[in-house]
Amino acid sequence: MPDVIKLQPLTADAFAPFGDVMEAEGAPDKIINQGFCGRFHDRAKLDFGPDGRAGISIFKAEPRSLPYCLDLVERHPDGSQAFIPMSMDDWLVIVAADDNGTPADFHAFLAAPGQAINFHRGIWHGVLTPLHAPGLFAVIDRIGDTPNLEEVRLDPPCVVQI
Ligand SMILES: NC(=O)N[C@@H](O)C(=O)O
Ligand code: NI
Repeated sequence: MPDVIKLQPLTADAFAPFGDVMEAEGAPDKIINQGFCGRFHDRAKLDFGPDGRAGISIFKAEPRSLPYCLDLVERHPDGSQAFIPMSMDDWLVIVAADDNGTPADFHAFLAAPGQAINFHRGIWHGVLTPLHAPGLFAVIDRIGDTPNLEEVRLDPPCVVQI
């Protein structure tokens, strides 16, 4: 019987052990552009290591559906990775703690429209998982000479559901 991971709402507090949640909620940190813009300033801990550099990529990912079969998790040992949706749709964020190099204690979050995340370095996570087309995201992560990718296949897979 596969393990079931129950979806929970994405909040900064719940996600704090794994990374940052970025969203335009509450009062902005700064009002700029002659008062026409609120700046929610410096909301993520970016980390590209001593030998890497920041890169911005655009991901166009196939939408998935619930219940979601999670059969692969990965992590980036050399840097952080931010997912910033380019559409106002909800989407899935899946993370796990590390137990001596093995992902354990999975958490699945339903990101609300407008919520973005930044995985901290080395955090086990599911790959980018939109729930609606077109699945367009800006991704800010480390560009460097190392593979910066560890993958683990889950056998049996887990099931993410409401
Ligand atoms: N591999 C890649 O560029 N993307 C993954 O890291 C991911 O988390 O989706
Ligand atoms: Ni990743």
